[in-house]
Amino acid sequence: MRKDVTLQTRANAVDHDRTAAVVTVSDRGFRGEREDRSGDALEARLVEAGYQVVERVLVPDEAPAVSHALRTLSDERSVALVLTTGGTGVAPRDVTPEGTAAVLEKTVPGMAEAMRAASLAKTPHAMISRALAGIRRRTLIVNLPGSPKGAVENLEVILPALPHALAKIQGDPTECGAPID
Ligand SMILES: Nc1nc2c(c(=O)[nH]1)N[C@H]1C(S)=C(S)[C@@H](COP(=O)(O)OP(=O)(O)OC[C@H]3O[C@@H](n4cnc5c(N)ncnc54)[C@H](O)[C@@H]3O)O[C@H]1N2
Ligand SMILES: O=P(O)(O)OP(=O)(O)O
Repeated sequence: MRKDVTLQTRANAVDHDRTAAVVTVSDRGFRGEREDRSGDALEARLVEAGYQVVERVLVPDEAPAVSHALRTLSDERSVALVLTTGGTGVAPRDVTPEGTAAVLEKTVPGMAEAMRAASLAKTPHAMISRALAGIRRRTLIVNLPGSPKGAVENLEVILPALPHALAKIQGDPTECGAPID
């Protein structure tokens, strides 16, 4: 993985609706002072769930770096799902939501609300995650917390809704409420 915002393509032949990328936002990780266990855990869980992880990116806690990575993954790589991990809290350098908000065209507040609600049953610290979820072009972008455990716990909450959400974002015209014969 490159430790900058220049993205490296891992695969070209892809199933569009199931492509995913993981953006780790961490100063220590970027400086090489900590192994990216959160990115690794998210990639493993995504693969297990049937997603093709085509990009891994590591950026420092800087809003412009977060925005640049998200724009590139959406506009140039057309990745269907981008998960960020880290920098969602209230520490001075936690700016992932700001870097994300700058590139979102639509918000999907229900996803962030669902993650926080489920996480509150595990830890009161869940209420200080400022994570956002939203859409840029045909890409769903979701912020997850930084710890490996917190990141995967939050991903578990949204996994059941992802296939339908991604299909709709990609333009699936079928009616959600159509009767099944
Ligand atoms: N379902 C859960 N939700 C939340 C949890 C949780 O455990 N389960 N944790 C809550 C906490 S605590 C906070 S604070 C907020 C916001 O978290 P952040 O997004 O700001 O997380 P960071 O400060 O960036 O990281 C926290 C902590 O995690 C370790 N870390 C971070 N990045 C990595 C990495 N790439 N690899 C390994 N470990 C990493 C490190 O110890 C950091 O200090 O979220 C709540 N939600
Ligand atoms: O080095 P980071 O950015 O992962 O920060 P922290 O460990 O303080 O959350």
